[in-house]
Amino acid sequence: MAKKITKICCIGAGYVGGPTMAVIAQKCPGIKVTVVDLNQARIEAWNDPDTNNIPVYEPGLAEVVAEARGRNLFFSTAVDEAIAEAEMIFISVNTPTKTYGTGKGMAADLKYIELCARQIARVSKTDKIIVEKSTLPVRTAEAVKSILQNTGNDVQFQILSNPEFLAEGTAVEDLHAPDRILIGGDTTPEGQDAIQSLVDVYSNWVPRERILTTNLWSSELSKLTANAFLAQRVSSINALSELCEHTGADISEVSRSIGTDSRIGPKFLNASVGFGGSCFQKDILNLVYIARSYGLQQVADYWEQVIIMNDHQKRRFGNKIVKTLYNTVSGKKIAFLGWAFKKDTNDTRESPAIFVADNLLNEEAKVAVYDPKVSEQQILGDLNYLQSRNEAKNAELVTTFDNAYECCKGAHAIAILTEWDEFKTYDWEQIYQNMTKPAFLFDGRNVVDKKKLTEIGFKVYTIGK
Ligand SMILES: NC(=O)c1ccc[n+]([C@@H]2O[C@H](COP(=O)([O-])OP(=O)(O)OC[C@H]3O[C@@H](n4cnc5c(N)ncnc54)[C@H](O)[C@@H]3O)[C@@H](O)[C@H]2O)c1
Ligand SMILES: O=c1ccn([C@@H]2O[C@H](COP(=O)(O)OP(=O)(O)O[C@H]3O[C@H](CO)[C@@H](O)[C@H](O)[C@H]3O)[C@@H](O)[C@H]2O)c(=O)[nH]1
Repeated sequence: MAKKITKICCIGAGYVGGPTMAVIAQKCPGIKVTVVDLNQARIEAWNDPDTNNIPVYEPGLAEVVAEARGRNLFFSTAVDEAIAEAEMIFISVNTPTKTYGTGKGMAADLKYIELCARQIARVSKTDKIIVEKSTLPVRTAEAVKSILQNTGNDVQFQILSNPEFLAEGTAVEDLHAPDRILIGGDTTPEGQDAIQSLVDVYSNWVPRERILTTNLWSSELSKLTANAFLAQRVSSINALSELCEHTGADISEVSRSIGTDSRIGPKFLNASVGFGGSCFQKDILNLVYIARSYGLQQVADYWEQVIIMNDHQKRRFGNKIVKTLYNTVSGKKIAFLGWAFKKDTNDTRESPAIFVADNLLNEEAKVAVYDPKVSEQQILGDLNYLQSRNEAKNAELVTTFDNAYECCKGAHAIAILTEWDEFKTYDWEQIYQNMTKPAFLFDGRNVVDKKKLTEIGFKVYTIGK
């Protein structure tokens, strides 16, 4: 018999744990959902009386949190208590690329997952369903199971894999109406019961035919595969954008032409300065590492090319700026519009803006940044993390603005790094008047009207055109 879930705990109150649990709580008022994290500042921000100050910016999220928080949604640092009382525990901690030891720069670092499993094993006194929400290498559930089943007490654990497919910037929309929910579990009767318990949670708002169930390993691998396919599309279109620039073809026209083939489809064909975000690169590197560890060199090399192409795209955008500005940007103000890795998020992880800025700072440019949702502290932190130069130098060369018009004043060039909608509505005439001439604009996201801006006087470079 599938157990009816009334208490859920989620370990990890980040970009996935926060929004997913907020929506579960919103849609399942009969379930008490407690989201826990070791990071006290983050929990305090989730509990801020003004839901506009919650730590994750996502359209519509503040409203969902306002509806459920304090009713059946709670944020807390009391990890042990929340684990002890829950019937179902989601593990939603970060699984970054390893920065040390074997697999450095490639494999997923599973230390936080293991810590969670050990903590659950230590604290649990009643049977529990453990749900892997984090993105994990295929066969991780085996390790989690091994830790949990060797606890020395007779608590029964079932492990499920339930990867998250939300994209940042549309998280609430994606969670409200997902293309599919994927649940992997053991093929034993107990495993099937656990799957059913989680199906019952999602069935509160997701049509049953959209809930797919598989074995554990298919579910774990499907998450890496989905991201690899999506990133591959971006690298494919970006590869062709460079060919367009040499042949007179226009990448937007090429995208539209191929996207109308129903087998290809129109989505995810926007040429850009490169993909960013915390997932694509990390998950593909992990996939490449797993393939290599099974001796599958051709498989590994195939997928690695997606990353190689992306690095090339980011590098060539920065190089284009330097080359166009008469081969030197030393001492020149370059205004960055956008720092987040995509619009409608305050997340900057692996944002192409960081790498383009780093490239230009190596050339001694003065980088001015405006992003509607990213703070100065975050921008400098992202650059300092690269350790390309000392922190004082970054602080000297980088200035941030809370107004795009001020940011662009006196600049030799503007670089658009994020496709924020507001950039389309600017008074470009006014911006042009206040820039150093010739005024260059490098559109890394195909957001501005090239023809109109060229008429104003800008020298415009757009990717793939
Ligand atoms: N960001 C996305 O859009 C997205 C989408 C789908 C899947 N994922 C996957 O979900 C997972 C989480 O990603 P994220 O972006 O939410 O990460 P995140 O860094 O925003 O959040 C993770 C949180 O876990 C906390 N944490 C780590 N170890 C802990 C422990 N032992 N106990 C309590 N808290 C702990 C951290 O303090 C942090 O707040 C990753 O595996 C990621 O690949 C992310
Ligand atoms: O046509 C496109 C589409 C996307 N991008 C870029 O690709 C990156 C990733 O975008 P997106 O996939 O929309 O955002 P993420 O939040 O990274 O979401 C991806 O990664 C998540 C974490 O695993 C998954 O859950 C999602 O399904 C998957 O889309 C961003 O820099 C985008 O600007 C392009 O350059 N061109």
